[in-house]
Amino acid sequence: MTQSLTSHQPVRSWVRSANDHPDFSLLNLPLGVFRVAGESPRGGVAIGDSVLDLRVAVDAGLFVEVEQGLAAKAAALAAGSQLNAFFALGKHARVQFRQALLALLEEGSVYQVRMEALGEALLRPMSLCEMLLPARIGDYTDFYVGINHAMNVGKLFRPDNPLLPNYKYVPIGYHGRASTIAVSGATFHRPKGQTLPAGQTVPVFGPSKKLDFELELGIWIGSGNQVGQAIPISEAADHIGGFCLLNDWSARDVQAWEYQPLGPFLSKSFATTVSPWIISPEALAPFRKAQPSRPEGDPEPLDYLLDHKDQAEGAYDIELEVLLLTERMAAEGMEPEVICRSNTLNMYWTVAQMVTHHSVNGCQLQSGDLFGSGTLSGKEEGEFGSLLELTHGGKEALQLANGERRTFLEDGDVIVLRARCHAEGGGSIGFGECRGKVLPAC
Ligand SMILES: O=C(O)/C=C/C(=O)CC(=O)CC(=O)O
Ligand SMILES: [Ca+2]
Ligand SMILES: [Mg+2]
Repeated sequence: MTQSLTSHQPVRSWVRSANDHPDFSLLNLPLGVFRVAGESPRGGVAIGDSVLDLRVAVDAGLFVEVEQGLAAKAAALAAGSQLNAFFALGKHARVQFRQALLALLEEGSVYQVRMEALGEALLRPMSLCEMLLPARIGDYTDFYVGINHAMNVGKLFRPDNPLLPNYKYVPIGYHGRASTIAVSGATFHRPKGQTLPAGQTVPVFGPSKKLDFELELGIWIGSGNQVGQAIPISEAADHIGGFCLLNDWSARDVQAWEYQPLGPFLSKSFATTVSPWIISPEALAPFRKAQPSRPEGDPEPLDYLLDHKDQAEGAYDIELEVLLLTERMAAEGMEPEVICRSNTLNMYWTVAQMVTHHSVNGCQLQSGDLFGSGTLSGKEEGEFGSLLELTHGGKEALQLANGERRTFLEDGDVIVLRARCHAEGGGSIGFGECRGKVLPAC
């Protein structure tokens, strides 16, 4: 039986926990890869307190029944243990897959009785699901489009010349390390490296003393491009596969010594943490905004980076938070403490501009590649997306509610990133957590 699919957005689901869920209502439907003990990894969709098991849904023939175009093919690929092939299908198939999910899960769906009969085999309790990295990440590039961060860090590293003259022409980035990207919940050991003690000319080797986090938006590449074929700015948004949160852990003392002239190297390659759910561009569409205008006197982007549609709706209004949980707080049963609130509107370049710039020289982007936005700090105290900024270079310690103080991260510290968008007519969507813990150097 084929149900006619419309582009309307139902709000209520027969999955009760989804209704009014702040993160995973029908408005969201993010895709991830999970494992339940004793079973193979597979794709799933977050819905309320459950994960819709796509392998079970596909095997039950549900997507064939609601079939519209590519939805069943997309569902079969999304059920796999890595989502690269799903990403490669591109935007059109993803939109049809989303429409099919809505038809299956909306209140009054003709599929409700059959789906309910599958019980917890189909709707897995989220608390039993271990989330995994959703794709094989071929390449990871970290941008620097948070202009407030660029300015703040620039002042600390280069007081005379905080924002270099290329910043307002080039979406600056560096090639990160894909091999050490881990999913939320990961731990990592404090990195060791070379640092230059104050007033010295010869470096020492040892554990970093200035370990930091960075609050970033992660961007998954959907369909890629052929080597040599740049992605025009007017098509760039169609190459975005989805979004997550990303923590680009950084050893500031290693960074300060190593970064000239080629940029960050070992100061950032030891660990990067991402949130597990891929938030689709369709779910984020209601939260698109005009790109904030450039301050008076700033140059226009060069033509290849300028598109009127992108300027009109290429920015996103996503509220961001960073929380810290120290070992002592955890032992005392305390909740993590918010140490930063910011927003993705602090990006100087749009995601489409990042995609186009990355490919303009013919560089190939592949499905499942990952971008970091760069650290998304606001302008005010309390809105800074790294400890380097929150503590003014380590000079003014953060005072925590339980009396502890932090300049940089200590062993046992946990950093949690969160993000949420609030819809105008009520309702919200959330990204889920990006959580990581610092272990002692080994
Ligand atoms: O040299 C600088 O000004 C700083 C560079 C970085 O910290 C690189 C980075 O990760 C950029 C970012 O997250 O915004
Ligand atoms: Ca970064
Ligand atoms: Mg990193």
